[in-house]
Amino acid sequence: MTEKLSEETRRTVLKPLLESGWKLTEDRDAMHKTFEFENFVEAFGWMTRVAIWAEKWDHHPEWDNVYKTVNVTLTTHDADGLTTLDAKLARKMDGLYGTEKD
Ligand SMILES: C[C@H](O)[C@H](O)[C@H]1CNC2=NC(N)=NC(=O)C2=N1
Repeated sequence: MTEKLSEETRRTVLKPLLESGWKLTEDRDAMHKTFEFENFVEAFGWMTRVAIWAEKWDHHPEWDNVYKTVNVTLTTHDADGLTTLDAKLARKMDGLYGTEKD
């Protein structure tokens, strides 16, 4: 099982993510971000691409979609908090979001 991030690691691993718009959730050890798209098809297309990686890594987001907005929360249920898997999935989400804006 993946270990919860230590205080030291979370400073280095989470820093770039917090700078790219991820925020720590207040009531639990998780992080969240809202992604805005041009329209529903762009939003759902991105979710589909993310879903393929999530399944491959057996690490799944908590998310909801309303029209062109996707709200995402990442945490590792098995570890009851943030792990490197959450950082990895967050980076993948940011990457796929970036390339679709081109
Ligand atoms: C049994 C299965 O491996 C686990 O439930 C996996 C699946 N996906 C998961 N996703 C997330 N975000 N956290 C988990 O702890 C987790 N565990």
